Amino acid sequence: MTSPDDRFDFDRYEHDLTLPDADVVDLDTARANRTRPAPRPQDIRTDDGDDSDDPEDFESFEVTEPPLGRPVDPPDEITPGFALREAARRPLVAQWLRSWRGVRSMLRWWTKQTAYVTAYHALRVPKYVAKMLWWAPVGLFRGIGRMLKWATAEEGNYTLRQAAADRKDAETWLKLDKQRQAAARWRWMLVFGGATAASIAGAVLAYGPTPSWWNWAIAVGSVPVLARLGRPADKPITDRVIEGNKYRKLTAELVRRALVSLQLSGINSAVAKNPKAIAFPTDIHRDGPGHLAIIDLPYGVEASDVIARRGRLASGLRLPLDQVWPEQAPGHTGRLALWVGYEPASQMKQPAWPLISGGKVDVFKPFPFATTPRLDTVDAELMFRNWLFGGQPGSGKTFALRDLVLAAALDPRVELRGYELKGVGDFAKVAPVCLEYGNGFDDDTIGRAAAFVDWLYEECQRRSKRIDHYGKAGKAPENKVTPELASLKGSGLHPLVAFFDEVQELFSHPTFGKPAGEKMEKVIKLGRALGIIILLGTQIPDKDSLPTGITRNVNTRFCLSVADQTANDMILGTSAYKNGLRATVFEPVVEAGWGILSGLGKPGAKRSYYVDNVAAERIISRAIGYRQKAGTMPTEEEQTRPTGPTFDLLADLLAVWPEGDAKAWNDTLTTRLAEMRPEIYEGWASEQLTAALKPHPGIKVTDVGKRVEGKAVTRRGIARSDVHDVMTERDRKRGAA
Ligand SMILES: Nc1ncnc2c1ncn2[C@@H]1O[C@H](COP(=O)(O)OP(=O)(O)OP(=O)(O)O)[C@@H](O)[C@H]1O
Repeated sequence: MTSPDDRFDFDRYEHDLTLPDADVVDLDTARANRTRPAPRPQDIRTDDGDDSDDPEDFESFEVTEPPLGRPVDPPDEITPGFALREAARRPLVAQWLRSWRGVRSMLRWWTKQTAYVTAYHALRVPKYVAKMLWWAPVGLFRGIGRMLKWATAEEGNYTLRQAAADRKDAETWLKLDKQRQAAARWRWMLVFGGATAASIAGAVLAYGPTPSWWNWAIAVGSVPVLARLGRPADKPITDRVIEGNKYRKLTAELVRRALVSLQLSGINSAVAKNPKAIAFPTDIHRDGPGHLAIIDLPYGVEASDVIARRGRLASGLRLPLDQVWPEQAPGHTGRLALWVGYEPASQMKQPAWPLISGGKVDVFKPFPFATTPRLDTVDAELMFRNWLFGGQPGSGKTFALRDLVLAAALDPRVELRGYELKGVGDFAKVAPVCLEYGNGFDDDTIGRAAAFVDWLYEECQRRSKRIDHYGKAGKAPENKVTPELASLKGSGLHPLVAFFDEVQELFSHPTFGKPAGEKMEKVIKLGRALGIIILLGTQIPDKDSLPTGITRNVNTRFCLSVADQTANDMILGTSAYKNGLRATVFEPVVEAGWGILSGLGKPGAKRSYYVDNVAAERIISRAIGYRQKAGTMPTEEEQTRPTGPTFDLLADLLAVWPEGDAKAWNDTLTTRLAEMRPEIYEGWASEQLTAALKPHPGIKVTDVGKRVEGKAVTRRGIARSDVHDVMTERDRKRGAA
C-alpha cells in the first residue's frame, strides 16, 4: 500500500509552492548552522555509535529543544550594580559598637547580668561547699582509679589485642603488647614519681614549718577539682542561674519558627514551598539592649499582619510580650523589623528625663519626650501641633501630658493656661507659671473651663487679625507664627499652651459639653498656625466624651493602655488597630507610661519619661527663674484661679432667700444679694443671675407665678430646693477632691 505522500508529485508542483519573494533555503545547511542547545540528560542516548547516520535505525531519533525565541517580556532582574549595592555587606564594626548608646547598653546589660550571676552564686556558697565536700572523696578515689588505669596503658590497646587474638594473629598481638609495655613503663614511673612527690608534700604540709594558709590554699584549689571528678554527670555542683524564659539571641531559625507559628496562611504556604521564603536582607545584629532582625516576609504578606499578632509572635519565641517588639521596617510593606530586648521592657530602667537636670526648651524645636523599647530618645514637638492623650485610669496619661506642660514651662515665651478636671492636683506644681489654672470636676470649674474654650476661640480671632497684619508687613511669610514673632514682645503671637486633663468631664457635661466641643474643634483647626497649642487628656474616648471632630483634627496622638479596639481607634484613628497599632497590649499601672505615639515620625510603642512631683517642682523652679529673667512670670493679679471662689453665689442665695418661700423670683433675689454684698452683686438683674447659674444645671430657671396685690404675676425664678441640692452635692465633691 502506498502512502498519500508517495502519490504526490513534488517536482511538478514545486514552483507553485515557492512564493515569489521568499528565499529558497537549503534545509541541510540551515539545520547545520542552527546552534544546538546542550542535550538534556534524558535525551542523551546510551547506545554506542553515531545513530543519526545509521539508515537502518528507525526507532531512534534526535531530540532537540525547540528553538527559544527572544523573551517577549524579559523578567525584571536586578542589575549587578544594584545587587551589589543591596548586597548585605557585613558591617566593618559591629552594630552595637557603632554608637555610644549601643556600647553603654551592652555594658550595662553585661554588668547587670554579671552582678546577678555573682550574687546568685554567692548566696548558694554554703550549699556548694557541702556538695563539694561530699563529692571530693569520691573524686579522689575515682581519680586514683583513672590514674592506675592510665598507667597500665590498656585503654584502646586491650581491644585491639583481643581482636588480634580472635583473628589468631599472634604477630600483631605481640607487637601491640610490646607497645603497651613500653608506654606503661614510663607511665608507671611518672605515677610513682608523682605519688612520692605528693607523699612528701603531704608530710611537709602536715608536719613541716609551712604556714597554715598553704593547706587552705591547696584545699580550695583541689577540693573543687576532686568534687568535679567525683560528682555524677547529671548532678552539677552549682545551680542553674536561669530557668525557663530568658533572653535568647535571635537566630534566623528562631525567627522563622516564630513566624510560622503565627498561622498566617501567606507565610505558611510560602514556607511549605520554599523554606527560604522568609529572608533576612541584613544579618541579625545587636541593636541597643537587644537584637534586631530585619525580615523580608513572603510575597504578599504585610508586616502589619505580623505586628497585629505580637502576642502569638512572643509565644513563638517563648518570651514575655514586652520583650518582643515587631515594627514596620522602611523599604516595602513586607519588611518587618523585629527587635527583641535582653529583658522585658517593664524591667528595663528608663533613663531620667534630660530636662530634669537642666536645659531650656524652644517650643519651635524638638525636645526629649519619650523612649523607645530600645531606650532611644524620642523627641516631641509642640509648635503647630495639638496633642491628644488617651488611656484608661492608671495608664500614665496625666504624667505624659504633664511632661509636655513642664517642657512648655521651660520656654519663657510660652503662656500657659489649663484645667485639670480630675481635681487631684496633678498639675498643682505647674500652677505658679500658669496664667489660668483650674482644678476640679464641680460645675463651677467645668463652667470656667468652658468659658476658657470660648476665650480661646476669641483669642484665635484676635491672633488671626495680628497674623494678617504681620503677613502684610512681610513678617509672617506663611501666615503662621514665626520664632521671631513669638519672641517679639507685644506681638500678641507668643506660643499659648492650653491643657485640659480629663477633658471628658467637660465634653460630656449636660450644659457646657456640646458648645465646648464645637468651639474646641474650631480652636484646634484655627489655632495651630496662630501659636495656640491644645493638649487634651481623656480616659473615655467615645463620641460624647470626645467629639469625633476633635479627634479627626488633632495631629499628634499618644494612646496609652486602652481596654479595647474601639477606644484604641478613637484615639489613634480608624484602622489603627487593624494596622497593628494596638495600645491594648499595654497593661495599665504595670506598664504605665507605655503607649502608641502617632503623628511624630513612624508610629510605634513609646514610653513617656517619668517625672515625679519632686522632679516636677525642680523643673518649675527653674522655669520660674527663666520667666522672671524674661519678664514673663505671671503676677498674682494676672492669674485666674477658679479653684477658690471669692464669693459663693449658692451660699449667698440661701442666705438671702425669702423666709417660707419654696420658689423665688430672680429680681427679688438680686435685690437682696445687692443689699448683702453690693461690691459683687450691685447692678445685677435677672439675666445676670440666670447667666451666673449656668454652671449649675441642677438649678432650673423657670417661670414662677405669685400673687401681687391680688393679681397673678409671672416672672423668671428658681426653687430653693434646687439651690440647696446643688450646693450640697458640690460641697460633697469638693470634700472628696
Ligand atoms: N512614664 C512612666 N513611667 C513609669 N511610671 C509611670 C509613668 N507615667 C506614669 N507612671 C505611674 O503611673 C501612675 C498613674 O499615672 P497617671 O496618673 O498619669 O495615670 P492616668 O492614666 O492619668 O490615670 P488616672 O486617670 O487614674 O489619673 C503614676 O502614679 C505613676 O507612678
